[in-house]
Formats: sequence, C-alpha cells, structure tokens
Amino acid sequence: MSEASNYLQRLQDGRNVWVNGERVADLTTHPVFSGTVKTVARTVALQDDPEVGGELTFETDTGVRSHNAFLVPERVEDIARRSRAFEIWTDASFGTMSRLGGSYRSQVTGLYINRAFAVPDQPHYAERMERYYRDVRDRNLLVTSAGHDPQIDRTKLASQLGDLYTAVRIVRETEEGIVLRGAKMIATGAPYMDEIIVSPLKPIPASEKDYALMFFVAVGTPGVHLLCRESFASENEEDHPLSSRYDEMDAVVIFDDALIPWERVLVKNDPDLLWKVRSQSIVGNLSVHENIVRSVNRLEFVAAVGNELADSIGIKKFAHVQDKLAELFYQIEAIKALLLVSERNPVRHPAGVWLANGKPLTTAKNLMNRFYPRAVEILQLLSASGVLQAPSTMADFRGPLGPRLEEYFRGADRSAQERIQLLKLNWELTGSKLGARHVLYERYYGGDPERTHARQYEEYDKQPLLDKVKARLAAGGFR
Ligand SMILES: Cc1cc2nc3c(=O)[nH]c(=O)nc-3n(C[C@H](O)[C@H](O)[C@H](O)COP(=O)(O)OP(=O)(O)OC[C@H]3O[C@@H](n4cnc5c(N)ncnc54)[C@H](O)[C@@H]3O)c2cc1C
Repeated sequence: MSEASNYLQRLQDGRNVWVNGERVADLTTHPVFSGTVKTVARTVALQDDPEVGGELTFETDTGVRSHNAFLVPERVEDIARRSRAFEIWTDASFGTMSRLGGSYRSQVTGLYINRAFAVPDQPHYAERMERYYRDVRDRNLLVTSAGHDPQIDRTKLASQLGDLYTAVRIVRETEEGIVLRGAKMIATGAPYMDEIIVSPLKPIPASEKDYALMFFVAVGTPGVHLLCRESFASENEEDHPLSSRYDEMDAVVIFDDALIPWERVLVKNDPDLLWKVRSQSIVGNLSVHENIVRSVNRLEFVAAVGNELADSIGIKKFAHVQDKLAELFYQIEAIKALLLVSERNPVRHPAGVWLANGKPLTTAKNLMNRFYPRAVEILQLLSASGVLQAPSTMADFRGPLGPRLEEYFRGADRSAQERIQLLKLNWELTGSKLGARHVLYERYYGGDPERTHARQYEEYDKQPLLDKVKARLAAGGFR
C-alpha cells in the first residue's frame, strides 16, 4: 500500500474531531478538513517518490523505510541527512505547515535515544519508550504534542483550579492502564495526526505530583476529543491559495475518562522522573533543528512574495523599498547562517549521538519570533492598499466587468490576473485569519518568548565577556 493511501486509511479510526458544533464523520470529505488532508497525503506520498524518497527515508533494522526524522544520528553525516529530509518536507507547504516537517517525530526519536541514558534506574521507562519508538517509526506515524494546562488563572497550580480534573489527572487505574480526565492545550495539527505526545513543558512541584504525567495517545482513542478552533480553511483554491491547502488546525485535547494503555504511559505521578526526561538536551535539540530548517523555508517564501510585490507595481527602485527587501534577505541569511554553523559544528552527546550545535539553534529560534512578524509587516508596507483593491474573487475576471479589470488591475510587469493572484497570496500571508495565526504561531510555538529570551540570557556563558572588560578596567581602564 502506498504511504498516501495508508495515511488516508488511518484517518478512518473513529476519531472524535469537533468543529462548528458537530462531530466530523469523515475528515477526507469534510469542507473544513479535506483540502489539508490532500496536502498531508501528498506530502506523505513523497516517501514513495523515486526522485526524493531516498533522501527522505532510511532503512530501519526491521527492513522498512522510515522518515529521516526517526533516524538516530549515530554518524555526523546523519545531521545533514535529517536536515535534507526536513527541507524537502517543509518545502511541500512553503514552511506554512509546522507539524508535517518532523519536529515531534524528532522528539520521539530524542526520547528514544535518551531512554536509558536519562533514567537508568527506571527500566520500565526504557522498555516502553523503545517499543513505542519502533512502532511509530516503522508505521511512519505523524506526531503532534499538547503540553499546557488550560489558561484559566496562571497564578494558580493545577490542583487549585477548582475541579481537580481541569488539568489532566488520573481518575482510576485498571489492569489495562490509566483512565484520564481533563484538558490539554493546544495540539497543532491534531485532527490530521496519528499520535499526540502529552507532557508538561515545565517542572512540576512535588506537591502537584498527580499532574506529573507523560504519555502517548493515539488520536482515535475512545474518550479523547479534539475540540477545534474556528476553521480558516477555504474550498476556493483560486481566491485562497494557502487557506484552501494549508490550514493545519489547532485543537484542545479533552480526555473524557479515556483509557491510556500501560505501554503508552511513560511517567505516572512522578515530577522528578518527568523533569529528568524532559530537561535532557537531545529531545529539544532534534526538534528545534527541524524548526529552524522550516524557518528558512518560510522566510524564503515571504521574501519571494515581497520581491514580486515590488516588481508588480514598479517600486523596486525606491531606496526605502530596497531597504525593506534587503531586510527580508538578511533575515533569511541570518537564520541560514545560524543553521549552517550549528550543523557544521556538531556536538557529540554522551548518549552516543551527534547533534547540531544547540547555541546557534536557540539563537535562531529566538530571532525568528521577532523576524517573522516583521517580515509580514514588510509585506504590508510594500503592498499598502493594493490588497484591498483586489476584487473579492478571480471570477470577476470572467464576468461582465472582466475586460475593464484587465485594464485597471494590470501590473507594471504583468497582467491583471497575475497581479491579483499575487495580491491574494499576499493577503493570505498578511491579512487573512490564517496569516494572523501564522504570526501568532511563530511568536509562541516554541514557548512564551518573554521567558525563552530570558532563558537564553540566563544560560549564556557571559563570563568570558565580563572577564575581558574587568581585566581592562583593573589595568587602568581604556585610556
Ligand atoms: C498557533 C499556536 C500553535 C501552538 N501549538 C502548540 C502545540 O502543538 N503543542 C503545544 O503543546 N503547544 C502549542 N502552542 C502553545 C505554546 O507552546 C504556548 O502558546 C506558549 O508556550 C505560551 O503559553 P500560553 O499560550 O499558555 O500562554 P501563557 O503562559 O498563559 O501566557 C500568556 C501571557 O501571560 C504572560 N505570562 C504567563 N505566565 C507568566 C510567567 N510565569 N512569567 C511571565 N509572564 C507570564 C506571558 O508572557 C503572556 O504574555 C501553540 C501556540 C500557538 C499560538
């Protein structure tokens, strides 16, 4: 069976996906989901593609071909193999779909690598992790994650939110596993995925041990509900080139007395073990590496649109326009340079794997949540009211006003229809609901930027900088 038809079949698992007040009977035909399902199926099918399939996959010890996000980087060249696979996949959606690229598949790989290294005294952890990794890898499953408790009141602990089962907690244990109730926020792409990693993203105090859970849940598990946000998808490919294909959706995951089998439970009511596992650098490193490959791809897309906009109305010769276009280019070059530096200066981890250097990756991640909103702002500044002059639909070109539109909307270097297509693409990136969500995503997907930037400050090795200045001052200053 091809990867694409296998994927489409996997969606028919009775999953509880809720949107617009109804349970979705079939994602493959539902107007909110069918466009993106096609995109995911097309991307997954790249593994069968004679041209790129080899670069995307590796042969496992069980003899199947699996995506390189599952490749354990035992040799230094494996970093480049993983990177190339991320690039091919992310290019299939111009960097707009974050969960397809392999970030959370990489977390599974990282957790597998860590299994014995992080917790040698917990054999059940290592055994379950190994079985899970092998299963997900060999079936090429798609993975997302949900890490946060409902927002409600951030000054309170999970146990202080009123109902003890607001955040996810065990209701009872059975021979088969744990029965869970509560909600986790938010799992991007969940309706299209096979698996969700559920795990808090920050340390849990000992007094809150009942919330210290880490487990993997199959999306189709009975009692698991995915409550989707408002859809940004469109069925009109001509007018909405991105929303019709790439609305990856975000969902709250609700556990309504859902049974999670023991073999999927990695940490149960154990804050120490949880943090031991989560704070290991491998998991974050492998997944951030994918994020940065995707970031380059996304910035390249935005820069190309910006250049086309400038060409289309003949504004390229203005100095401030060149300044803005140059800014889009240096954004690309800065993130690309950090990616290259990280890949060319790999670090051998004691667990026996090679990792791209973490410092430039973290820097790129933190820069990106400032770069992307600015990149979108530049597109807005370049097109000004142009996007609002575009007719509501390309169909107007086929109506009675068509010949007039050809005249009024033509560009400096292109036909009216070509220019309006470009403006519609620009609107998708800068003014549509999908575009606004992309900006929010780039700001927050990697955590609250206020705190991730502060962490970079705290973890930065400042001493060598300070020593130099202190020595100079001690020697009499800078005279
Ligand atoms: C589009 C999108 C997709 C996402 N996809 C996923 C996903 O797939 N999986 C997943 O697990 N998560 C996902 N996230 C969640 C993301 O990880 C969080 O948005 C991020 O970590 C911030 O947490 P929060 O949204 O709960 O905001 P909060 O932590 O509630 O913060 C809200 C505001 O309060 C401030 N604040 C709150 N607490 C503190 C504090 N202690 N100190 C200082 N300031 C504070 C913050 O700075 C911020 O301004 C996604 C987010 C977005 C926007």
